[in-house]
Amino acid sequence: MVNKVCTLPALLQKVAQWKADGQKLVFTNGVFDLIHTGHITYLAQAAELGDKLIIGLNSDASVKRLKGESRPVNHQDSRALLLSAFFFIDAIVIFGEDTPANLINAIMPDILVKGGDYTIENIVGAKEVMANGGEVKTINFVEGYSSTSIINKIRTQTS
Ligand SMILES: Nc1ncnc2c1ncn2[C@@H]1O[C@H](COP(=O)(O)OP(=O)(O)OP(=O)(O)O)[C@@H](O)[C@H]1O
Ligand SMILES: O=P(O)(O)O[C@@H]1O[C@H]([C@H](O)CO)[C@@H](O)[C@H](O)[C@@H]1O
Repeated sequence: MVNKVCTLPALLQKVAQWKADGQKLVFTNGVFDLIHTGHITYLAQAAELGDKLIIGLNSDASVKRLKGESRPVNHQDSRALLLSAFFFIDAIVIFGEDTPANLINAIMPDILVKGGDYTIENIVGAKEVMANGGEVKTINFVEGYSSTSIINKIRTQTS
């Protein structure tokens, strides 16, 4: 299987080549702890918006700061491997900050995407991408699906 999980320098080399080839780059980011229907539905739609789909994946340390010490359930390498198995994802890069602001500025995608649980106003990097002539989109939220709800359902059913 092609190794889609890149260091930032390696990803930026791919990005430069893709841009030189006129490819439309779509970027999204997240924790993707327990992959579910909502993730796949939105990621597949995000991929349709351009030629290459790049995922910024929160490191384990970043997730712990964002979602608490008990998270993530799946460590970063496992989360990255699962995402790389989807044909419509072209590259994954792990970032350790609280937000992907620096990553987005380095990649500067044509399209920045998040799920419908976000509004354009609260998407990190939206202003910068739009100032660069890019687009920012949200994709319909699939109700009833979240990693947290899966964890809670397991806890309830096994307690
Ligand atoms: N049900 C859903 N439908 C569409 N997009 C979703 C859904 N759940 C999450 N997303 C999107 O997936 C990306 C990753 O989100 P995240 O990993 O936080 O998912 P989550 O299920 O909400 O996790 P958690 O419950 O741990 O917060 C984000 O861009 C988010 O907008
Ligand atoms: O999986 P999540 O919680 O949707 O991902 C977070 O998204 C934040 C978002 O980009 C804010 O607009 C980001 O700041 C955070 O680091 C997580 O990736």
